[in-house]
Amino acid sequence: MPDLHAPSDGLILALNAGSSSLKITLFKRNVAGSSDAVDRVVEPLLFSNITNLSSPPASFTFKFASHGRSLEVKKRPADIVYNHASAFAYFLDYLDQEAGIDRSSIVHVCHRVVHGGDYFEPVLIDSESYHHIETLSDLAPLHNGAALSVIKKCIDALPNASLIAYFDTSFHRSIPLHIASYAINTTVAHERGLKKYGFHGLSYAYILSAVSEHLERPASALNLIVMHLGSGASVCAIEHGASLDTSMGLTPLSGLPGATRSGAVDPSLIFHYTNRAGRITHDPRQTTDVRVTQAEEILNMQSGWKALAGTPDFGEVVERMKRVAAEDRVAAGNSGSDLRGWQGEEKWKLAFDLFVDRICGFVGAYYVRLGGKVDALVFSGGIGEKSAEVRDAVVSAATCLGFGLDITANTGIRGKEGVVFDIGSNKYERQVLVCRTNEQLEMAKECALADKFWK
Ligand SMILES: Nc1ncnc2c1ncn2[C@@H]1O[C@H](COP(=O)(O)OP(=O)(O)O)[C@@H](O)[C@H]1O
Ligand SMILES: CC(=O)OP(=O)(O)O
Ligand SMILES: [Mg+2]
Repeated sequence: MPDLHAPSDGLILALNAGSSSLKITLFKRNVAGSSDAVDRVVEPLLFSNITNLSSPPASFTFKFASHGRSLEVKKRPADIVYNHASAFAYFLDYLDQEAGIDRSSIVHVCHRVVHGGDYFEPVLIDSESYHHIETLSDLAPLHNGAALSVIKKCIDALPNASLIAYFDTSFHRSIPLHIASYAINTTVAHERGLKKYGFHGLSYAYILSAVSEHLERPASALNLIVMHLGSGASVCAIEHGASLDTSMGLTPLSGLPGATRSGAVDPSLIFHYTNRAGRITHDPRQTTDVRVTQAEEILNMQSGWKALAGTPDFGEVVERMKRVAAEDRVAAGNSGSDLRGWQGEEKWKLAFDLFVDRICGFVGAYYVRLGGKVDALVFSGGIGEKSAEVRDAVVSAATCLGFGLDITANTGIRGKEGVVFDIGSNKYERQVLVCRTNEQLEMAKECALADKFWK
């Protein structure tokens, strides 16, 4: 059991309800003044990840952070974990029964809430803010309802803790009006809040500070193109340390495709796809009432890799594509191991090439947006952090912009400890980095530093 008796103001539980996962970290807040480094204001005690929520059976992992503790549990709780609420209930049971941790020592619970609308600051969850998040659920059908279902469980299971919502949208409040606006009737747009909000903001905030520390330059001096490539994927142009543009929009559907999301399509496509586009349906995975149209369900839940390749798991897309390529090479009498010569027009390759194409479109556009002044191209998110193949393909396409890979560094980061890694070739002028993002840590740091939550 971790040292819960070390000097601390209390424990912070950070919960990240992503579209395919629930990521959980329990932190200890170090006593004020015990350290002047912002990074040490909190210290992780344990991690738990429940993944594959969009493609059951789910996987559960649990491990203590301390090096002295070797406990790492992996399970496939097939029947009892099928959405975010049941995933959280499973975690709590595990915490009580197997890990022997007293839940009453948790004083704050930080919830990642993807859509915050016009809420930019973290808020304590009360009936007003709960209702605000609920009204935005239709604009983030894979996320807000899932976060609310976890919040509901917390209200019952951790009655003495205060619950705080942290919004993905906050980071993007700096996007200028002409970039955030759609070319539609401005009165309707204003009345209904129809504009680009942008998402993955907690991740971008974390990456910005991690890269700033790595490059030893203030965040406000940095221009970056950051790719958060996970079950949901987006790109962000950061200018002087602030979001200038991002690929997601009013909802997390726009921009890049994802595990079950189409990404940007011609808006008229949906009326040619189905003549029931406007009919209301319900998101079957939610325990709260999220109302979406059939069009939204098709584009959010039945598209992306799942539609193109039959699996929402991009790791499987890459593996299957490489296997087909290897078989093709053998058939052609070529046993070379150069992965750049992929053959075979299989569905895996289509999904991979399509993703790389869309990413490159944003990299090119944001390079121009930033006037060519780009300090680094940064990969993150489950795919960005783990797929050397995606990084290789994107950076190869961006050679004309002055980016190049160190092939050994690109494949060598797997299993290495650390947060930010240089994978760029020194033959090219610009930096290419991988950053292991950490939305839970971003929330916990913010929480620990906000005096108003500790009075
Ligand atoms: N080695 C890998 N190569 C490519 N993709 C991977 C690899 N490992 C995991 N992934 C993908 O990462 C995605 C999950 O990313 P993550 O950012 O953790 O998701 P979430 O959006 O739920 O937070 C999944 O689609 C998974 O398939
Ligand atoms: C906003 C979003 O798509 O988040 P995630 O990638 O965690 O699903
Ligand atoms: Mg995520």
